[in-house]
Amino acid sequence: MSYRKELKVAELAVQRATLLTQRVFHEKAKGTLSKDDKSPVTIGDFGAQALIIHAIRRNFPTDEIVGEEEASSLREDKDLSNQIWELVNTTKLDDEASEEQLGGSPKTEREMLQAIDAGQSAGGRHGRIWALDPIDGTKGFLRGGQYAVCLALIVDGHVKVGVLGCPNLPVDNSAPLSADVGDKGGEGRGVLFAAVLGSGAVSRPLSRGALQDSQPIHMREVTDIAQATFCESVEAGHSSHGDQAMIAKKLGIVKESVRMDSQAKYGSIARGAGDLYLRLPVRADYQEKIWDHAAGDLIVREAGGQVTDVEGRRLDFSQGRTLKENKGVVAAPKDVHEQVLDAVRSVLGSK
Ligand SMILES: Nc1ncnc2c1ncn2[C@@H]1O[C@H](COP(=O)(O)O)[C@@H](O)[C@H]1OP(=O)(O)O
Ligand SMILES: [Mg+2]
Repeated sequence: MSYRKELKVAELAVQRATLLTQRVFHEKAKGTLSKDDKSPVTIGDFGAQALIIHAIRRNFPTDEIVGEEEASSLREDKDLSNQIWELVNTTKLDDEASEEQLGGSPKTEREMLQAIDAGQSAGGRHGRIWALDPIDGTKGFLRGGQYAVCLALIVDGHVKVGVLGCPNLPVDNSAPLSADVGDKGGEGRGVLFAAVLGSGAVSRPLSRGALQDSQPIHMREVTDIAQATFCESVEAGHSSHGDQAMIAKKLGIVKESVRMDSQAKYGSIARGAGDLYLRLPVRADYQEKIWDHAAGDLIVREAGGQVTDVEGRRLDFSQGRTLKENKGVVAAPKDVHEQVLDAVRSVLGSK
């Protein structure tokens, strides 16, 4: 199957939802919103989820959806719900044909709440399941850094389509790796990564809808592992910085890791801006969520990488809403993945 329609709908839906989150992000940057207020991220999260789920339901009415959010808290907070509706109702793509392809957007606040609530699938081994993280990297969003809008289609447990909207990464695939967002919303930022299983991975500017703007992306060839660049979480609670440093040392890597939030890390290594991404469990009981990895996993593999957990198992998206059969993540170019995994095993095994 080519998944052409799924890819097109996913790209446009992510593009439109990212636009909504950017509107909130810029409001926040202008200082219109209070610094400690957590509501910007809540508004962006719910709004993006509503727009994406609406598009999926219009185009693929029998598919299931695993979305991070649900609307019960919104039904109790009329004010918040109104603010989100205002945004959802006014965020459109520039060209009408694309809006039409998405099946328009929710017509009423009630329809918006219904869309938000349609992401409650339990996931699993069978059928077509979309995994959606409307704002991945909420901490990054709040600190004015990197975040991503993430959508993937999983069929019978395997990721077939993956799309990442990264509004604060440079468009240029050869730009040096940095979590810096530059002048917020300035020219040259905002990239969309996409992949279909077996068809390779691409990137294109988020601001333009045309498929002809897509460029194939590839991981960088690493001939000397000591020269590789690591990406890691900003949050030490999400991935152990201490273990990461020991693994780097074991591989002879002296360059400091670049820390950034969200699945922007998967996109960055897929286009060769960095090389390696590790997620090293901090708490033994944490189960990674499928929406935090599905799109990134496919994009990296289609760009010439391998993605496993810290024990070398492929990520298993057939286990429900979480990756309960996996621990952590090791993403690297295919040729050096085993070497990196050996270093990970040796450091984690000796603890
Ligand atoms: N203890 C944890 N270990 C790993 N990931 C976590 C942990 N707690 C939260 N997360 C998730 O990490 C993701 C962000 O990762 P990163 O650090 O790479 O930006 C978020 O989706 C967040 O989920 P949540 O949104 O439910 O808090
Ligand atoms: Mg997330």
